[in-house]
Amino acid sequence: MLEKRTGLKPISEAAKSEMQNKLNHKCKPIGGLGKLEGLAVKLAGIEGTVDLKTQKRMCLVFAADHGVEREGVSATPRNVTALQAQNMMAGHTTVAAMAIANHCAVQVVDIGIDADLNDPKVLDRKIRKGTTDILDGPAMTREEAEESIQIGHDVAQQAIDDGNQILAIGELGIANTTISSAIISVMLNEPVANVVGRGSNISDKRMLHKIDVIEEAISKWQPDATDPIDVLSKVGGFEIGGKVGAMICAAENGVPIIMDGFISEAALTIADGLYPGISQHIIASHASKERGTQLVMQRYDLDPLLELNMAVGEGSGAVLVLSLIDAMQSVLKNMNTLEDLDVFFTK
Ligand SMILES: O=C(O)c1ccc[n+]([C@@H]2O[C@H](COP(=O)([O-])O)[C@@H](O)[C@H]2O)c1
Ligand SMILES: Cc1cc2nc[nH]c2cc1C
Repeated sequence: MLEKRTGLKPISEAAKSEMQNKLNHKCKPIGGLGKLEGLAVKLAGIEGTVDLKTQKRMCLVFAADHGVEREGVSATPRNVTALQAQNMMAGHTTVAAMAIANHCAVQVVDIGIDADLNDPKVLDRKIRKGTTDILDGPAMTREEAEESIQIGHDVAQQAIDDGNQILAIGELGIANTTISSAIISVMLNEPVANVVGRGSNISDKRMLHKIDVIEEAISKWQPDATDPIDVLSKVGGFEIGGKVGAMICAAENGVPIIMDGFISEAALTIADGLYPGISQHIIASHASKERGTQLVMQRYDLDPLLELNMAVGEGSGAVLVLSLIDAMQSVLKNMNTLEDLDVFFTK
């Protein structure tokens, strides 16, 4: 299915320079809005216009469980994935609350939760009830890995067809920082200990165990970093495949997609393996507290907008960036130009 894709929409260098030029003429010091200028320029390049379309937005939250949770790698019980999926659609989780503040719709996609939710608000695209424990076998089959990407692609395409102009991606999945660390370690060829963090707040002892579990799984299944689907299937998760598909779909459509924390970083390594350069189409929202974040950002030349020491996931960091985008839309619409006020610089 991946071979049939048409390719990513090219980034418009003309729209990027036009946006930078527009910002340079606003009545403020040149470059005075710092990274916010880079944000507006990037959005223009992705959308191919300086008339940014950002009003209708949706956060897609891919939710799934992980067999490796049974190895005691998380501080949190497995049932929190299902619990929070429903709680989220009722409007009460971190991302749900922050999305309200940022005028953003939220859609939870059950791509592999280990429960029968029967909740009409949760989109049911379940592949199966959680992946295989990576100490017992590969997390999923190659076909399931491809299916997870296809589901993410389909859901994002539907959101775009429904008129959403900007997407944010989040996730729910107890133990998915273990899985994300495994993917990042393999894709970046970094020692496991350099990327593993405390996830949902584990002790030193559990963190050492988490590293051992990941190292054992990698040594057992030998995921091939030159074949991203192989890595996703052997040490991945359904929600990570969903994020990969959503990233690819957004980039094909010229729709900006805002990534969230560590789990999005793992998805990015897979998406970039499939489509080198895809990070140019993706907005990095915040620097997750997880250890490997800096390594991923450096590798893909990304500079997260926010540094808030957050470790919630769900898309919470991604939706916060919408407020920065709204601020830049207001700058573009309401600010005077230097010419309006006859201000001329002499450097
Ligand atoms: O997004 C992040 O950077 C992030 C960092 C730590 C934890 N999380 C969230 O917490 C859960 C995973 O933590 P853990 O310890 O169970 O691997 C999962 O539901 C994530 O959404 C998310
Ligand atoms: C309570 C809780 C909420 C979450 N949301 C996403 N991951 C989570 C992990 C925990 C522990």
